[in-house]
Amino acid sequence: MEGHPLALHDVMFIPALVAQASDEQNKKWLRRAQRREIVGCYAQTELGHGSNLRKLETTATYDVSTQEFVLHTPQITSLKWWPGGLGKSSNYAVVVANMIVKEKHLGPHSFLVQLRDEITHQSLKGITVGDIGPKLSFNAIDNGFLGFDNYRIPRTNLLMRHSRVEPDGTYVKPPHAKINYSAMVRVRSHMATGQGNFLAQALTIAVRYSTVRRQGFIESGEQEVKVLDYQTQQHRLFPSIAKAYAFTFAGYETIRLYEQLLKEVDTGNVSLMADLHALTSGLKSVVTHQTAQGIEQARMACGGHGYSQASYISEIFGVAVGGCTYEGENMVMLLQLARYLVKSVEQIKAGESGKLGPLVAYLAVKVDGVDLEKGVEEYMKAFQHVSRLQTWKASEKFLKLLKSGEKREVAWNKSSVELTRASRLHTRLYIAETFKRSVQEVADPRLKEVLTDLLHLHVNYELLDMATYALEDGFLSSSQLDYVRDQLYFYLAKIRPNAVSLVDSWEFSDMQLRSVLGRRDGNVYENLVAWAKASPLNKTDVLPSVEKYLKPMMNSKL
Ligand SMILES: CC/C=C\C/C=C\C/C=C\C/C=C\CCCCC(=O)SCCNC(=O)CCNC(=O)[C@H](O)C(C)(C)COP(=O)(O)OP(=O)(O)OC[C@H]1O[C@@H](n2cnc3c(N)ncnc32)[C@H](O)[C@@H]1OP(=O)(O)O
Ligand SMILES: Cc1cc2nc3c(=O)[nH]c(=O)nc-3n(C[C@H](O)[C@H](O)[C@H](O)COP(=O)(O)OP(=O)(O)OC[C@H]3O[C@@H](n4cnc5c(N)ncnc54)[C@H](O)[C@@H]3O)c2cc1C
Repeated sequence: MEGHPLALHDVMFIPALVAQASDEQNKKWLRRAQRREIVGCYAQTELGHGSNLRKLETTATYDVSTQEFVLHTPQITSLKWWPGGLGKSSNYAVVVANMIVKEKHLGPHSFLVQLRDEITHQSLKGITVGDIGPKLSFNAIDNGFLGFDNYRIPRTNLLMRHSRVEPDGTYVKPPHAKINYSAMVRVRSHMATGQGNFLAQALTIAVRYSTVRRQGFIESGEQEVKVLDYQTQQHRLFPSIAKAYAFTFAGYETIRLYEQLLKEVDTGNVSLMADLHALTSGLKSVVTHQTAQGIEQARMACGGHGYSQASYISEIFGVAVGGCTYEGENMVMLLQLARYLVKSVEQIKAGESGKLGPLVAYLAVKVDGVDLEKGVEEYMKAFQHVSRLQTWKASEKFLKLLKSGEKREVAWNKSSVELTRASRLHTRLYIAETFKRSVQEVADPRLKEVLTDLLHLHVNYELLDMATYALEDGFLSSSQLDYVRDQLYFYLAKIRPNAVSLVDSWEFSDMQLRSVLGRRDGNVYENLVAWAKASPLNKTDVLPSVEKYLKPMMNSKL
């Protein structure tokens, strides 16, 4: 859970080679990387810039006389900073640097760079490398810094699957300007399942513990109740169980789309890139944010013991919440999706609705109202309505500011909170749609019934959560919202008997969870005592600090 020094080798270094190195280059490098003869990382972010990639300061200048690139970090803010596995473990890196050929700045490109000697592991001349120090979490990963002092690499170390520099310095452009960002798109495509998994771990702990913990009464005179029987506890946990499933289903779809993209790009078809970039930008932002919220609720649902490291939930939170920042800061990524949504609105306004992709086609179709009692399809229409409403509102605000003479960037900034709201609603619609489709495809009728209950819980919870949007233009009435609330409470109670099975079905072992509270056997109290007794402070009855500090203080006559 705390991460692994080789995580980035598998998650980004190898995928970057697969997606961006030519077949010829990969004959040399990929097999060695897969056999872990070389260990790599993905070095893009710098001390001064992470979000704004166009302003990366590390340069790779082509020297035609030697057919080499010269890598250089001209100032302190140009140092690579943050890459996982860079500090101590990696001897190679995929380095993203601004490429300069014949004095022309050609933007960020990826290079394979050797950092350390393959035998001694010592850093090579011209390279400064080290660890950036302790972090909120993920402390088993050596996130690092890296500087280059006019460090030379062969021309052929530019990853050349999509763009090339010929020996004479002729530049061959890629089929899509952002194709070098594919390693990021890959991780974003995988993040919904990864985050769903973090949320699932925290929920497994909280739900299991909530059936062990007894506190208070629902009806007087009875035995104290399991805290999971309180409606508030169910409301805290069960919608997140639904989300963990929903995120996993959405993630399966984006992983499949990424694989499809890779194949299509190899045949020169880059049409999926913009769609997948927009989709995964929104999805990673919503999923990481809601996962962090869900994990924190799971911790609080365990009361005081949730705050102990014995729960292990704080560690899960620390790791998961990193996802809000890495692979694109969430606001920045929501604004990427917003660009796509605004463009879609502009297309509709220009009478080109027919050209809209399937995920945004709903933006052109107005619905007057819904009959929620008819079922999940009507909820989908309601989600479409609020997303459409907010997308149009935010877009109109931006376009009006533009028309009034504001510069594009200023108009964008002044509309950005509204735009991020639109992106979130659009993404939540996508999550609900994929959840619905995935449940419809389940063959086993008993499994389908339980998942359908979760789906119903999800759509009612979500609609209530975004109710202000739906009430704003009178699309939903307050009596319809009362119906949604009643449905929500109905499904909380219906799910209660299956709650433990739902979390057990994720099949985390005790070793994976590392939680005293979430033990499969439920022996929480004995093990909490054993865990406390094993604390380093309990190794001796009297600590050395007693002689050193406490006694002089207690015996002082002052
Ligand atoms: C497999 C993983 C599994 C699970 C994960 C779960 C567990 C985790 C376990 C271990 C992992 C641990 C740590 C994770 C590692 C984290 C690694 C990193 O963080 S790597 C660094 C990531 N950095 C970023 O994400 C930077 C964010 N910034 C950007 O992406 C860009 O700067 C930008 C904001 C997109 C802007 O780019 P740029 O300035 O170049 O763009 P322009 O403004 O010029 O043009 C915008 C134009 O381009 C389109 N576009 C941008 N990006 C893409 C893309 N990737 N694909 C397609 N199109 C793209 C954009 O839509 C605009 O188009 P337009 O509107 O103009 O048509
Ligand atoms: C755990 C972890 C692992 C990482 N691993 C790697 C790795 O392996 N390789 C690697 O290269 N990098 C890695 N990173 C770096 C990470 O990708 C960046 O930190 C991330 O992309 C955010 O960029 P930033 O730090 O520049 O944030 P900033 O952009 O400085 O963000 C600061 C604030 O400014 C806001 N902001 C910035 N730009 C805009 C804008 N245009 N509009 C509106 N608001 C804006 C943000 O929303 C945020 O609130 C890692 C980071 C972490 C935390």
